[in-house]
Amino acid sequence: MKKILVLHTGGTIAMQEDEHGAVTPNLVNPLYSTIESLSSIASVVVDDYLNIPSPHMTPSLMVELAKRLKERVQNDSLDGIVVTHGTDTLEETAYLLDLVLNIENPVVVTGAMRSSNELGSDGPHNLISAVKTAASDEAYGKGVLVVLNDEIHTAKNVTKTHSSNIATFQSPQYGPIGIVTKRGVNFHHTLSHRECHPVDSLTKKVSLLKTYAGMEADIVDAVADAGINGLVIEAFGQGNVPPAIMPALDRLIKKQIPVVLVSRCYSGVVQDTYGYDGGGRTLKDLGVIFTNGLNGQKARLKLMVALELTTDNEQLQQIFLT
Ligand SMILES: NC(=O)C[C@H](N)C(=O)O
Repeated sequence: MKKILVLHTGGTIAMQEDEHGAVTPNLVNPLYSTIESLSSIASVVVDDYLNIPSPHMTPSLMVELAKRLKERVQNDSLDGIVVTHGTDTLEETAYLLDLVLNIENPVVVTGAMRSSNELGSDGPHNLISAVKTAASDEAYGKGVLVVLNDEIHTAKNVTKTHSSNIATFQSPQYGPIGIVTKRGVNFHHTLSHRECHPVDSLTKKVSLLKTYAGMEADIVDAVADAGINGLVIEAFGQGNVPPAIMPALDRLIKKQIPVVLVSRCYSGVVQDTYGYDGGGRTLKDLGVIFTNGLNGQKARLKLMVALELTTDNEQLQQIFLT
């Protein structure tokens, strides 16, 4: 039987609703009864590591979590890991773990949209599905996976798409790479490329700004004055920005502060298609770094990781090609 670590970090999956309808953290993790029912699937060990709402999660905590998981895999001869997490920043933690953890064992992140005592609570079912996935041979070497609502997604492509629906986690453009059924786990896709940068701290400050019609330069200047080491811009469409912010972006790049471009669209990649002022081609000419389908919050984490390795714009561009 496989040995699986279930490590809790908090989130709605560990919360309950009070008599006034407020959902708050519990002192005792409500998943304990579910853990007992897992004995037919795996030999489960539990680590009550954190109990925080996921809006309280930070990149530093994510890196510490990665270290903890690595230690536990090395010392406890684990076959796989399940991390329970709040859904608001789940995709960020899953992606950061995917970027920095150089282990082949399955790591599966799960959570819930309804707290433990709400009707139709999805936490126990998601936990069972996550443990089934972490205990499956096929999950080896697939990087960090996100399992909720009977679907298996890659950390790289998954995103939270609905504020309350239990089918919130989707991989726009790509879909899930597998499903969890009553009988087991079926994978139907694999990622064509996995990348790993095993940094053990994140020391750089990277901000994320979303473009909007009529955006002015002062917001970019204000962020630049806040002592950032890098900036991610969520651009329009294929990667275009309002012309008013071009001089501000140029100033950042001239100061060796990298600017990374993602699209504010739900699907698709950014490209140097448009040659008008603020268009992708003019951004490329400035030295802006283009991404390949990452969303803003993940590109920000990737830039934080990449800046631990290099500040050279060409090398950063290479890192963002994948
Ligand atoms: N469904 C959830 O887990 C949302 C919650 N606010 C959290 O991320 O901690």
